[in-house]
Amino acid sequence: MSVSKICCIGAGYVGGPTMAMIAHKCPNIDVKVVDINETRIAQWNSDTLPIYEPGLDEIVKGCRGKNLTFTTEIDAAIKEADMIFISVNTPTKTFGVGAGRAANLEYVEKCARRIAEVAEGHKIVVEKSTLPVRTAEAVKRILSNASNGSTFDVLSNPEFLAEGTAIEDLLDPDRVLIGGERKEAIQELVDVYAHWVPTDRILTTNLWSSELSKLTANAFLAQRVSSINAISALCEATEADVDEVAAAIGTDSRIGPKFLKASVGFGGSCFQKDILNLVYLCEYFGLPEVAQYWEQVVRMNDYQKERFVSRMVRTMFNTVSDKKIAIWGFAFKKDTNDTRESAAIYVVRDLLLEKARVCIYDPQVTKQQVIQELEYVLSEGDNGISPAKRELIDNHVTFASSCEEASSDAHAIAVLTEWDEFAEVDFGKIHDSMKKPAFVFDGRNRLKQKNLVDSGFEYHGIGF
Ligand SMILES: NC(=O)C1=CN([C@@H]2O[C@H](COP(=O)(O)OP(=O)(O)OC[C@H]3O[C@@H](n4cnc5c(N)ncnc54)[C@H](O)[C@@H]3O)[C@@H](O)[C@H]2O)C=CC1
Ligand SMILES: O=C(O)[C@H]1O[C@H](OP(=O)(O)OP(=O)(O)OC[C@H]2O[C@@H](n3ccc(=O)[nH]c3=O)[C@H](O)[C@@H]2O)[C@H](O)[C@@H](O)[C@@H]1O
Repeated sequence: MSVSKICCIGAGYVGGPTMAMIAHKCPNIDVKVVDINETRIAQWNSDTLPIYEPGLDEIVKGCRGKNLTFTTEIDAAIKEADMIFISVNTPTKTFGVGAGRAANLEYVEKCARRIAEVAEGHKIVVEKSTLPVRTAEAVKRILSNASNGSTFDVLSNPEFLAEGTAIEDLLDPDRVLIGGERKEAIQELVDVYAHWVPTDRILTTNLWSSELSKLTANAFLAQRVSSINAISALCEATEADVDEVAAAIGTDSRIGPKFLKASVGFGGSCFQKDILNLVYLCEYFGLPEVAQYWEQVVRMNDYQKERFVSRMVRTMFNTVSDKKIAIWGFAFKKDTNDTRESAAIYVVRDLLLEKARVCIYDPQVTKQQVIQELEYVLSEGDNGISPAKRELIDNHVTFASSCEEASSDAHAIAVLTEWDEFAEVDFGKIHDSMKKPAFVFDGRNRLKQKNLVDSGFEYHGIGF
């Protein structure tokens, strides 16, 4: 039997692009992406998709209405599918046992219960969400109580795409990982990917290795960023240059050149949450030394963000109060509109607490999204946001529609996302429009220091 109908529960940053790619590469498979969020489904069915991702529009618009459907009719899609992906969010728990560390598995469990309730016949259930190792055990137990006597295989197929390059990553993945128990079920999923991925890049393992490999991959990637960021602090104290150090060590083929870009700190919805989840798991399994080892990666990242703001304040004569600061970029990396856990949130928060006035420009992030992030980060638990903090958002945050507009009359520019367009502006003109001395704090080391210094700026990058 080969798969002819797929249902994916969760139309987010992973469910949307991955299912669009399967529909694009497998014209004989009917793919339905379902979600409880009506607005999100309406956006997937509109001209403006809910996610900005280079190349995504073409693929979605090419398959939509043919073999790719976005719908809120969850039960019907579960019933007719041979294979059901669970691709819902697994955020860090904010309450109860494991708060601040453990993954909140509420949404995954609800999906498993829904499948158990409405499925008929045999289904292959695929964990696409990032999950703690041994989650499949719980999923299998829930499914074993199915209302209609249905039977199930459970597979783990974690996703490794990065935002901003999702389509490239899906088209040409380093590997596809499939964990499972029954060979025939694993093969069904291998056959789907084999439509476009060379079979030697489709790895199969047991369920638990697959679940744990995803958390481990993210932990290793984040660890590289924290490692180079730790060295960036030492570079600033010693006149070494972190980009030179990264290039020098990256030529060692055992280390490799990728993921060694020092920055204001890593962001995104997953690195921090997945490492904290790993830390929680290690503690749960009685391995406190291992937990502490990984926790340090997140601590170093927090330190990097704090250090960036302290350096700004110190350099600007120990006060930024009432000074206008242009914020270039709010997304957690370029080529995405995603702001989840973006370093910019914390940098802007700390600048606001120093009473600076910030003017934000990001080519893809909406004003409403920035305000939501700031309200959340400035809130005090269940008490919400205090009048003093509300005043900071209302009176100290403005928005611009270009780098030039954000920087006009500003004391400093803080570059927080590496958008390509930031390197292409007329720095001479921008310098002329700013207060002097005009500072640039480049949290991404993407602007050319020499050009900026030639234009009259006082330039401060990361790690030199
Ligand atoms: N964002 C990324 O680049 C990557 C994320 N992941 C993992 O993939 C998973 C999904 O992440 P994102 O797509 O970013 O999340 P997301 O928050 O963008 O999307 C999740 C969607 O699931 C929906 N949902 C939640 N409960 C539901 C239910 N019971 N029934 C139907 N729909 C439901 C939500 O409404 C939401 O639209 C997470 O576990 C994440 O760790 C893995 C690789 C990359
Ligand atoms: O599980 C996930 O969600 C995904 O997490 C990351 O992807 P993503 O967070 O989208 O983007 P990355 O390119 O990994 O960047 C993460 C953060 O690290 C920062 N970073 C990255 C690389 C680097 O050298 N320096 C650096 O500061 C980026 O600016 C960004 O803020 C992983 O790269 C994906 O493989 C994984 O699937």
